[in-house]
Amino acid sequence: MVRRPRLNPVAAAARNRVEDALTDVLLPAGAASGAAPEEAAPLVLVACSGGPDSLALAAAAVYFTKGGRCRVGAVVVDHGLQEDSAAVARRAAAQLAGLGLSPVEVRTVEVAATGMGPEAAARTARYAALDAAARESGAAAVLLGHTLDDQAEQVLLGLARGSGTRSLAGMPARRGPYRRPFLDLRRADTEEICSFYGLDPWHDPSNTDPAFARSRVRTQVLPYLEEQLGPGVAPALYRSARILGQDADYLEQLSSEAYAGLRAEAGGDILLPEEGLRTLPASLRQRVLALAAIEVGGTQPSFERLLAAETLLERRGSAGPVQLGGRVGVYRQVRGKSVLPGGPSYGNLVFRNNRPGTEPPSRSTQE
Ligand SMILES: Nc1ncnc2c1ncn2[C@@H]1O[C@H](COP(=O)(O)OP(=O)(O)OP(=O)(O)O)[C@@H](O)[C@H]1O
Repeated sequence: MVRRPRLNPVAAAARNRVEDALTDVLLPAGAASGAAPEEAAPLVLVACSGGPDSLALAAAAVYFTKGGRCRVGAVVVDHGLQEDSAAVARRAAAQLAGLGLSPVEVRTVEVAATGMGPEAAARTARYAALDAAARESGAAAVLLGHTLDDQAEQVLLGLARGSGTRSLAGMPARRGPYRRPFLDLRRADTEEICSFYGLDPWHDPSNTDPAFARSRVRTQVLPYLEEQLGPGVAPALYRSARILGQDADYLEQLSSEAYAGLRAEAGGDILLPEEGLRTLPASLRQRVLALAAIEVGGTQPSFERLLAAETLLERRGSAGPVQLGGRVGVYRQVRGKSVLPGGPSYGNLVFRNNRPGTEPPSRSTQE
């Protein structure tokens, strides 16, 4: 009797992660065998750099083409930032085709020289290419190879910037067509999976280039923390991200509901009655203020700008504007007065996009 080689336990765990991430996409085992035409199976794309994480992901995902549960293709984005990038992309594509992924496509992108820095510009160009590939192929899901170590790095970088709950929650396991099945696997696991399948991953030199903050976190900060505090630091950061992610989801849901209950529109402005705002806890109030700023066309205001906007609630007369970014200002506008002599006035916070040609709220409403 021929004994089949046993599946490496880490490779088996990787397969399980992919199956969990694709439960809504995969056809039931056996359902598609025989009669169903191959095209009926949903297409899953693996976004693959040729690095160990996404190559291991491709190896785990391709298993689910068995029995026609899905088709698995890949997109390799060539950012053209390194001299040998075209050769790296070709080599990745060849390994993916060798694993049985089909179709395998290399997309070459132009990384725009903007003020956002080379890493961020490359990321923007990469996701634009992945979005287009998913749209054009009708893919049901796009898999990304981020690991627990990537998540821990993301959380540390967020802490170093003084970020709030949403940002410290790190990368989501799922957003739109994107899924990250390996978020609870270690980078060492993906290396092991690659050697199990005989793959030869590319090691991106920019991952260890000390010019990038992320590289310094990866090569110096996290190893130092693990040496000083114990090897559980990265899993602990990943755990914090999950806890904060749940909290962020809940707070965002509550603040959307509170916002819907408070908001009114007048001539392109958004009005929020201050009595309603005052009764909200700060964490909801600041989110509600941010939602109003975004609805009139602004960007997410910083924590400091939101604190400044909240001070308008302590004022008695008309006040403002407090600038919230993206040309959006917020004013306090008096709406009415207490019948008691010397009693408080009631007001609205008015959010206005100060596009050229628009005026601040009329002075006639001021006390
Ligand atoms: N050039 C690329 N083409 C396609 N997908 C990419 C590319 N670069 C990154 N990705 C996707 O984004 C994920 C995260 O990439 P990043 O470079 O941040 O991390 P990494 O840990 O070095 O991953 P990898 O080992 O797969 O290179 C990758 O696992 C892959 O799914």
